[in-house]
This record gives sequence, C-alpha cells and structure tokens, in this order.
Amino acid sequence: MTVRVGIADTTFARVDMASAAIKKLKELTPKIKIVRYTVPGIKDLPVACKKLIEEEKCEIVMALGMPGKEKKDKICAHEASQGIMMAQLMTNKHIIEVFVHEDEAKDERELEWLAKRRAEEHAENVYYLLFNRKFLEKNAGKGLRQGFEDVGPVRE
Ligand SMILES: Cc1nc2c(=O)[nH]c(=O)nc-2n(C[C@H](O)[C@H](O)[C@H](O)CO)c1C
Repeated sequence: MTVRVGIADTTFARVDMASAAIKKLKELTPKIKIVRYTVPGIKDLPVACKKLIEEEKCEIVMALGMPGKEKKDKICAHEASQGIMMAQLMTNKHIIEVFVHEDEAKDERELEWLAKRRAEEHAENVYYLLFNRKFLEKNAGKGLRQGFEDVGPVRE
C-alpha cells in the first residue's frame, strides 16, 4: 500500500529544500506517493499543510521554509510555527517543520549545504515515523540534530 506524503515549500527560500527531501524519501522507500504544494512564504505553509492532509489525504507532511535574517522574518517564523502546530492539532497528523534560518550559515555555500542536509535528515525522520518508529525510540535522548553535527548525549 502507498502512503501519501505532503511536501509544502516556499518560493521565498533560497535553496530548493523540497527536491532534496523528495529525493531522499524516494531513495528510502518506493511505498510513498509525494504531493508537493509550493507557496510564497512560510506564513502560507500552515494552510498548505492542512490542505495536503485534508484534501490530498496525506498521512504526514513536511513544511520546508527559510526565515530571513531580519527581525521581521524571525517574527514571521514564530507566527508560521504556531500556525503549523495548530494545523497539527486540528488534523491530528504530524507536520515536520524544516526551517533553516538564513543566518545559521556563515556563507551561501554553507546555507545551501545546511538546507539540503536538514531537509534530507528530516525526510529520514518522516520515513521512521511512518515505517519504523522503533528506530526513533532507540535514539531517544541521543542528542541528534538535523543539518549540523549531532551533539550526542550528555554522558556516553
Ligand atoms: C517578513 C517576511 N519574512 C519571510 C521570511 O523570512 N520567510 C518566508 O518564507 N516568508 C516571509 N514572508 C512572506 C510570508 O511568509 C507570506 O508569504 C506573505 O505574508 C503572504 O502571505 C515575510 C512577509
């Protein structure tokens, strides 16, 4: 049986994070059907995700976005996150938020690497949530990160 996975992304982002996530998901399993929905910016993501779940019958959604470095962008990101959480509670489905803040990276090269890496690693999390939740359980408390290096547990 095929599981429908929603991929919501934005034109505001400076890196095509969705393609990285889709490629990784397709490498991981043939058992998914991707439904992509691109919107202008991160504040448009909550309704896109909700529509992917309710109208497109997606079991889980990734919300990929890139908040800019200005203060207004940070506020925007906070608002978008709250909308995404509300959409999760309204639909009772996971929406994995994959935000990369433009000022997390030291230059454009690192920004591209980070955005794609974080999208891929969260795509792996989507796979585990759908098909192998035990893997996540085994990694509880391990200080895993998406994008930059894992920090590890407090004590080995
Ligand atoms: C200030 C601002 N900052 C961002 C941002 O950092 N990242 C992003 O993806 N989108 C931003 N937007 C656009 C809004 O999210 C949205 O697309 C518009 O307000 C139209 O609904 C806005 C308006």
